[in-house]
Amino acid sequence: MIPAISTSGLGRRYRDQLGLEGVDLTVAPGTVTGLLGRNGAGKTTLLRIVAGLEFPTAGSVRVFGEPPTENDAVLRRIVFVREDQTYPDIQVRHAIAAASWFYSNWDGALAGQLLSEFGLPPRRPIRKLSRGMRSAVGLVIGLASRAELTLFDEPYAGLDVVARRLFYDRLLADVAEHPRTVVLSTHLVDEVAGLLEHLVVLERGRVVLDAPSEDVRGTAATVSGPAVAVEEFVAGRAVWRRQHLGSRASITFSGRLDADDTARAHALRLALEPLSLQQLLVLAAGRDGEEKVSA
Ligand SMILES: Nc1ncnc2c1ncn2[C@@H]1O[C@H](COP(=O)(O)OP(=O)(O)OP(=O)(O)O)[C@@H](O)[C@H]1O
Repeated sequence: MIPAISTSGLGRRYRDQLGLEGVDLTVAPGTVTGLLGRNGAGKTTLLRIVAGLEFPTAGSVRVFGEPPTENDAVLRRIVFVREDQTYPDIQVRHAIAAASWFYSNWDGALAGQLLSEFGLPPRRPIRKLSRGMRSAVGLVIGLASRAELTLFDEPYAGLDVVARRLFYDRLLADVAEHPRTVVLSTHLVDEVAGLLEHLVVLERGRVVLDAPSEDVRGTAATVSGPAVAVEEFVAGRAVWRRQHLGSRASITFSGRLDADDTARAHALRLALEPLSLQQLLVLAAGRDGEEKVSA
C-alpha cells in the first residue's frame, strides 16, 4: 500500500535556524495522526513541506508516492488548514464556493450544515468575522473538502471549547464514514486524544516518538497516599517524579499497570491514576535527554 506520507532523512535548515532534521516518517493511509511538540519543534515546517509549500533542504518527501511540490495532481488531494489562514477580501460563501471548485470530493451539504453549526453567516465578509469564526471557516473547508490527505495545523485559534468539541465530533463522524488520512498538529493533546490513532512527537526538529496512541496510553501512572506505602508500592519501578508533602507522597513512575497492581494499591489504600497523554508528553519533554516516553 502506498503511504499517504513518507519522508526520508527530511531536513529543513533556515539561515541560522534548524527547522527539521533527519525526519523519517511513514503515515499510513486512512489513519488519524496527532503531530505534537513544543513551540518551534518543527510541526508547521513539516506540514508545509508535505503540503508542497516549502522545499526541504535535505532528504525527500512523498505524498501518495509523489513529490508534492508544484505537483497539481497531488496538491488537489491535499487540504491544508492553518492557524494563520488568510483570505482575500471576500464573503464566507465565496471562500466556500472557491474551495468547492478545487476539491473533487467536496460535499456541499456538509459545508452548509457546518456553516450553520459554527454560526457562520454566509454573506458576511471574512474580514468582519471574529478570530474564532475565521478559524471555523478553515475547519468547514477542511472537513467538507474530504481531501484524501487532510492537514490541520493548530486550526482553532480563538475557537471556544464548544466549537472545538463540535469540530472534533464532526471530524470523528465524517472520517468514520469517509475514511481519509488526517494529520492534526495541536497543543491540546488531551482534548483530541480520543481521535488520534497514531502519535508523532517532534522535539527540536527531530522525531522523538512515532507510535500508535494505544501503545503510549497508560505507560505511566501516579500513585499517592501515605509516603511509606507509596514508596513500598514503587519499589523496583522506574520513578519519574517524586513529590513529598509532610507524611504523604505522590510518585509518578513508568510502566503499565495490571490487575495485581490495582489490587495492591487498593489494599494499601493508595490512589493510582494513569497519566493522561498530555501529562506523559509534558513529563517526557521535561526530562531532557533522560529516558523518553517509549512505546
Ligand atoms: N521562515 C523561517 N525562517 C527562519 N526560521 C524559521 C522559519 N520558519 C520556521 N523557522 C524555525 O524553525 C523552527 C520550527 O518552526 P515551526 O514553525 O515548524 O515550529 P512549530 O512546531 O510549528 O511551532 P508552534 O507550535 O509554535 O507553531 C523554529 O525554530 C522556527 O524559528
